Amino acid sequence: MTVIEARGLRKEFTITRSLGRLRRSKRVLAAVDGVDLTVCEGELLGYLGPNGAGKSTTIKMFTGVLTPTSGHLRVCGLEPVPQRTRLTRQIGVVFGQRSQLWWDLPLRESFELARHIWRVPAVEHAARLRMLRSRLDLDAFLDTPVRQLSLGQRMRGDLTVALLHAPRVLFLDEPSIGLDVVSKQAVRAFLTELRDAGDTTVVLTTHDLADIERLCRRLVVIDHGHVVHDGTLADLHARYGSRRRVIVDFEAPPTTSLDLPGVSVESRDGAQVTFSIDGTVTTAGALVARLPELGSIRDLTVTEPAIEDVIAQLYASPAEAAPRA
Ligand SMILES: Nc1ncnc2c1ncn2[C@@H]1O[C@H](COP(=O)(O)OP(=O)(O)OP(=O)(O)O)[C@@H](O)[C@H]1O
Repeated sequence: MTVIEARGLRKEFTITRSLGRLRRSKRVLAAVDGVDLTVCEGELLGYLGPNGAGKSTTIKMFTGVLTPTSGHLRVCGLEPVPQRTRLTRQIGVVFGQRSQLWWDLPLRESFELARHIWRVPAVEHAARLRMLRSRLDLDAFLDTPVRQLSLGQRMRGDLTVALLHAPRVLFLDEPSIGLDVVSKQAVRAFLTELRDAGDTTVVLTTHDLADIERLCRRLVVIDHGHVVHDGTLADLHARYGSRRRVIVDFEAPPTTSLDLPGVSVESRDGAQVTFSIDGTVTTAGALVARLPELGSIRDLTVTEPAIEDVIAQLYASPAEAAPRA
């Protein structure tokens, strides 16, 4: 079932610049420029792009904060701005840089207030809070005022508030920003569980490449307001010809070479040889099976293509609309 449907979605801003005391210039900027996107129930979608690409503007339209200039948009079957009151019951929103918790109240009170705002029946609320308390490990700081919480604790509180009314879609904007390694892992583990449970659709906006790699089966990349990639991370690697590497330490420098289609020698350093593999032609297994022809092996490592490299290539390419992979 489709939960988000955008066709030709566009948002323009008029930028006014002062050219002296009396003169002003006006320029129209299309922050989102014809985005087509369909998100199905239970998907966890990574929505990425370089700074200023149009991510926040899209999310603001999805959540009913900004009115699109043109295009078709439905979230949970609703038109976000005119039907915002109904929409807010169906969505949860977490901004990594802006907490929605009540600053002066103990965390527990924020959850109670959220229950009243969403008019969640007490029994249902208690059951959901119990589940979230245990999955997000909240008990140690439930009675601490929000202003005294660490960033990681506050993020766990924010996730709880956003999910207490059992929204169909959760929008997460940079949830791991500023978190230490342990807190990031805790948030990531929770989101993995949420994804695998399959009953909440998640739209994750992030610059954190580890989050993208571990969580997102589908990536939508936006640049200059256009979708430039819509598919899996593997599709992205294939598009940029990313290669796996096999680094082999032989007992002695090999004196012969291998003739295997899709495999090339990237570098040699004494008895160490680094092979690069074109995954569309062959596999690391096929190479490893032939390696004894070159000599006895002391050690062997297979490295995956780095996500940093492929995302950097994508951001560096001129923006052009890519077909859905
Ligand atoms: N209210 C506004 N008025 C004018 N221009 C705006 C407004 N909001 C955003 N923009 C411009 O629209 C473009 C897209 O901005 P947006 O915040 O959506 O990017 P983003 O992808 O979320 O970036 P970041 O990763 O830095 O958060 C930018 O050029 C930005 O300057």
